[in-house]
Amino acid sequence: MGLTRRYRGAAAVDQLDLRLVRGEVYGFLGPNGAGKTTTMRMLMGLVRPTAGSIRLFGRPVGPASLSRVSALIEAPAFRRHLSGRRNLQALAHHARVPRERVGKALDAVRLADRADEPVTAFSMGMTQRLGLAAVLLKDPRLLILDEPANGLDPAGIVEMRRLLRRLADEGRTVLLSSHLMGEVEQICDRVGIIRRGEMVMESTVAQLRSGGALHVLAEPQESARRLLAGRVGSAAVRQDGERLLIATGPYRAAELNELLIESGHAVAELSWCEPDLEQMFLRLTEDHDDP
Ligand SMILES: Nc1ncnc2c1ncn2[C@@H]1O[C@H](COP(=O)(O)OP(=O)(O)OP(=O)(O)O)[C@@H](O)[C@H]1O
Repeated sequence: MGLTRRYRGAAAVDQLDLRLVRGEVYGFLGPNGAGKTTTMRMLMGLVRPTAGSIRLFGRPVGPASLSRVSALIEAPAFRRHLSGRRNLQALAHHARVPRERVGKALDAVRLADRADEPVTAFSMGMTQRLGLAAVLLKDPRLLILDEPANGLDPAGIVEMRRLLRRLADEGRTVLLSSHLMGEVEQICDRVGIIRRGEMVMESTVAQLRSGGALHVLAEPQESARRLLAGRVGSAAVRQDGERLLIATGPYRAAELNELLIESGHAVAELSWCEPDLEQMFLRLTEDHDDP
């Protein structure tokens, strides 16, 4: 709560409030330099907040609460001449985790069949998956992943999405950062958008998606506007140039079309438009101060 971190007087993270719900995948979204990594490092106790407080599972950040948290914040440093499996075994030994977890973690990221090759032979995506396997060794309740989709090809991204969903369905909580709305929208239950260290919007993905509209081009325009406002409520009707944007679900298209035609209007267009979440993200994170 009120989490703040300053570097030489400038706030990298500014009065941030972030609450995670058990079993959710939360997307922490922001452009480069917005403060995502700094926030994650504070959650892991790697960076000390300048102000504000953090509680993990109801406790302050410390060895007890952190024992249930696993993070992938920077590119994982593996010993590249050793195999993927040997690397994980070394990490498991270091973290005092039973050795059997190595096989389970490799299975979870579908790397078991290549795990005995040296990491030098791994593609970037495989190394990323090995990083995720390392995160799973501890059997964490909270996973903190900084840009986990970086370097993955489209198939790898789909696979990671499934894996994260499965982990959340098992009751684990996942906090992941990204600078791509498209990615977050597909993986996450909730999204928080951060700009210059401040949270500018937080919402469920379902709510964001419901922000689409029916686009109507009908003549005569003013009469069509009044008629539609009478049916769906004037707050749901907005003029956008020649078009009317009706904030309602696509399922009402047929009903509104019939209403317009039966009352003698000419309908040139009536179509459902999904909300442009990428545009919304860009608008929210635009740097107004830049020339
Ligand atoms: N150790 C540090 N010393 C000084 N400034 C820092 C330090 N770490 C981060 N910053 C500054 O804090 C701000 C936020 O950086 P941060 O890495 O948290 O952003 P980010 O959202 O993770 O960005 P990216 O998507 O590029 O990783 C940036 O302006 C950065 O220059």
